[in-house]
Amino acid sequence: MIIGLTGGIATGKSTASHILSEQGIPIIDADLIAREVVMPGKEAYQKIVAFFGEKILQEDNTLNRTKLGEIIFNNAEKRLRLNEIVHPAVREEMKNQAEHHLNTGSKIVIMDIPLLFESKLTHMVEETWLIYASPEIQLKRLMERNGYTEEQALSRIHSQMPIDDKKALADVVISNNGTKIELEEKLINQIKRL
Ligand SMILES: CC(C)(COP(=O)(O)OP(=O)(O)OC[C@H]1O[C@@H](n2cnc3c(N)ncnc32)[C@H](O)[C@@H]1O)[C@@H](O)C(=O)NCCC(=O)NCCS
Ligand SMILES: Nc1ncnc2c1ncn2[C@@H]1O[C@H](COP(=O)(O)OP(=O)(O)OP(=O)(O)O)[C@@H](O)[C@H]1O
Repeated sequence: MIIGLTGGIATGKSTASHILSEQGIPIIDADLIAREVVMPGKEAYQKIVAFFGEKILQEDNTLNRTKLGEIIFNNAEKRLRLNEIVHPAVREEMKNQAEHHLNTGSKIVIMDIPLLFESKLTHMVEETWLIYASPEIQLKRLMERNGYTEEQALSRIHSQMPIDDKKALADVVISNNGTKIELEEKLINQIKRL
């Protein structure tokens, strides 16, 4: 069974994935794969440099993620272009990893996909879980975790489907407005249900 774990930026997907991983469940992390497929030498890397220019590179030729983020979280057209470059490679690697886990005895696999609904990837999973935090808590956690100003945080939040809209699309809504312990209890209950 493949579960699609999603949420909004900073609502707690990684925290939830970490808890589930401690329960022995394999996690396939789209953010992590999205970092790997843009390493120098990869096809997506070449396409990004060709489109955005060398100004988005650091001295060691790896991507300057802060710079690229400032561009794409403030420009929907450029964000779509980056998504078109990066997402196909991410999807392929996610599928490969899921196949590997299911072929080697795992009964449940979690795919942590921030843009599960935006990118219409629900066909890749059998059930969708939304890690939900209220817009106020989401903004506060994002500003604290990344040291962003309110403006920087909101530009990222507004690059995604509003978290309250995702609620209507998810099979299971797991509220993460409380403590991490409470989140852990809810996740363990979901695992027991399966
Ligand atoms: C723009 C980039 C370089 C900024 O890197 P940075 O290290 O600052 O952020 P990181 O990758 O850790 O992402 C943090 C969060 O931002 C959100 N986010 C990332 N990319 C996008 C996007 N294209 N649209 C909306 N939200 C996004 C997600 O919630 C993600 O969890 C990077 O996010 C990126 O390459 N994005 C495009 C690939 C992508 O869509 N990744 C997300 C899932 S595959
Ligand atoms: N229940 C909680 N109580 C307090 N802080 C929390 C809770 N859950 C998560 N956090 C904190 O909120 C921040 C965002 O959580 P996390 O990194 O798990 O979000 P995410 O959804 O994976 O974000 P991204 O979309 O950027 O990958 C982190 O600093 C995390 O420690």
